[in-house]
Amino acid sequence: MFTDRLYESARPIWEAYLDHPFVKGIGDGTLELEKFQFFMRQDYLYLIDYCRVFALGSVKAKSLDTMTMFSELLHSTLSEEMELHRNYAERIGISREELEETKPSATLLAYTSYMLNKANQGSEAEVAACVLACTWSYNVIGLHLAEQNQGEKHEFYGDWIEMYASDEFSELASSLKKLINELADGLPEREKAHLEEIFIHTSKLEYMFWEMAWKQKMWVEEESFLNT
Ligand SMILES: Cc1ncc(CN)c(N)n1
Repeated sequence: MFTDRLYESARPIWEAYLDHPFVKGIGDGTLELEKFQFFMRQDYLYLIDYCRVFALGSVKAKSLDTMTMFSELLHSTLSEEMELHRNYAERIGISREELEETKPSATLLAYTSYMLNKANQGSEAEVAACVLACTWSYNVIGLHLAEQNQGEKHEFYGDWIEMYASDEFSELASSLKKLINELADGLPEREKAHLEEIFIHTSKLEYMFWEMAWKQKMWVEEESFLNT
């Protein structure tokens, strides 16, 4: 299957997610709240543009089934995944307005601009390739952390793990994988390689997003006028 090829070509990056201190810190509950807060605020902005990419998928869909799938992903991100962020924000004293007013980091802008550019220029297959690493990798991470915790729910980070390990989220990841396998079937090698390149780029950007959150990096690492 095409998704096996994609996984193999991004395997070292995906293995590094599970080893990343930010991901491990969510898993064992040791992650500093300040880092998580930084992450959630950047991630909320990320999800707004991610929803726009799903909307482009619906526009470009060639069948009603594909249109429905993209619109389901859009709806569940807006109403369930972003609700997780709103709930966490409330628990740590950040209002909904403050969440939306977060200033974007360089990594966030690089990631969302890349996805929106590829999705705007490409076909439904390119749109699916843009969002595949995001949905699939969070599901892999969520399931890995849930398995490590063996059903014991951490009082703060437990909701995050539960969301990405849930049956509903696993189904979204599976339906995207199924779609890309169907769309890649019969494509010439040049076009498959292009989808693979998008998958590798977005996989790398996912890793950079964990790094950005761990270092709370806006533009440069040091205190600087660029970070305001
Ligand atoms: C950066 C990022 N990538 C993926 C996801 C999972 N939708 C997310 N919330 N944030």
